[in-house]
Amino acid sequence: MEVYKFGGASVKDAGGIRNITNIITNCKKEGLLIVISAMGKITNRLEELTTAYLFEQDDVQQIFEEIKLFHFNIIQDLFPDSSHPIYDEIVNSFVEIDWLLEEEPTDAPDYIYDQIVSIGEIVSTKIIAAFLKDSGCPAIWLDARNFIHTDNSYKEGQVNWEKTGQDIQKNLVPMLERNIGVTQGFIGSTSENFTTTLGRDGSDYSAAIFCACLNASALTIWKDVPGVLNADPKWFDETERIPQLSYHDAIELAYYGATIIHPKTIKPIQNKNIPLYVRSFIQPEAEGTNITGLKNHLPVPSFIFKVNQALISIFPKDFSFIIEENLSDIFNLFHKHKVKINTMLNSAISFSVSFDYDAKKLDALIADLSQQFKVKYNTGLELVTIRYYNQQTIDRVTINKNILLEVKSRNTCQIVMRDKVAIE
Ligand SMILES: Nc1ncnc2c1ncn2[C@@H]1O[C@H](COP(=O)(O)OP(=O)(O)O)[C@@H](O)[C@H]1O
Ligand SMILES: N[C@@H](CC(=O)OP(=O)(O)O)C(=O)O
Repeated sequence: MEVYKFGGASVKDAGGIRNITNIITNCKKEGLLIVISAMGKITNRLEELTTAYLFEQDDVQQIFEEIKLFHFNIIQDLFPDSSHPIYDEIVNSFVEIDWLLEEEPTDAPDYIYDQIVSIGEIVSTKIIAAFLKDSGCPAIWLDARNFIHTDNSYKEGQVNWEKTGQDIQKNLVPMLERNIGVTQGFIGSTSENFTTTLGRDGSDYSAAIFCACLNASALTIWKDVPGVLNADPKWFDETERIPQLSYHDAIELAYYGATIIHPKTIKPIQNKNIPLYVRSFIQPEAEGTNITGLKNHLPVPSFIFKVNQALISIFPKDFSFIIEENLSDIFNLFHKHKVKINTMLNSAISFSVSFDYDAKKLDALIADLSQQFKVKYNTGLELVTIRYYNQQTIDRVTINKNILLEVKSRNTCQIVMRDKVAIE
């Protein structure tokens, strides 16, 4: 049993779907489960639609029509016969959104979000399963919500591993014996059968859940890059592919923000010692990266950039020390406002934290912190994390930058900085 995961970038248009069909039909494995995300950037568009509906904006129908048109253009390209049953199937999937939009937005926003946004994965998998079948592949469409069970935390469903494992073993394993299963990433369902999502970019995590519960022999994540590189090629000109990576380094890179793999992906597969292969859907025959229980550490320094960072520094109002009690109050407020800390550093009378900038969260957090502490903040910053750093690598990334915060552990260095010109 093996699991493949294809993300939005691999199925952004009809050409992409033809390409992944070639990859799948060339491997022709029975006992293969394929986990697929929404096409291209459709999740972002469905988020826009949700916001427009919740705030009763005028452009609700226009956004919805554009989303439908995007999918129907792809269907027309893949299935020239307009009487193909896929046309009705997709119309029916979108009707679920139609019904919702007809009502006043009185339900909880996170619940509404999940019911709308999940349709991206439903339609992409229906289209791809139908195309695979027409291409002679023994594909069956499977509803991930019958297997991935979560609690009621909409937008951030927490997996019920016991129930998920039981259903996958009992119901999914037999289905994969003679078929190639096509299912959705990113979505699950509550015990009352309402759809949940697992958090943005959560399809890699879905693939890892399926893999662990199937006791699969491998997970392959197909990307638009040749494998895991030592930096995101969008930010760095010279990158190197890392042929072998340990679970430990992979989870550290993902945790610090390397968007190539969702951070929650590694634990389930590491726990079952399942290898994770990251390969290119553009050059499917190329080697990629193998992530395993290897003991060696990364052969080259790796860089992770995050832009749009906020940095806040928190001081007790009476010049007293930052002690455990203050820290616990501070952490509780970060937790309350759902602000995820990227870096932190404390001194005798200050505690500094960087995190992804979100205007609303920042204002609310500062308002709460200011009741007990003096707070200073900066926005528009960059955070670079270097795993296996040395002075040369630090110098390389800090040219023409002002450093606001630098935190070093034995293997990892994090620097919060901004362009020198920005303050002159
Ligand atoms: N260390 C890294 N190695 C390779 N790619 C990286 C790395 N860090 C970030 N990326 C980015 O991850 C992208 C692939 O992830 P993403 O677009 O989320 O794929 P998907 O559509 O499959 O979810 C690449 O295009 C690349 O810009
Ligand atoms: N479609 C979801 C889930 C996901 O993981 O997508 P992708 O594999 O394209 O990153 C999202 O964009 O958040």
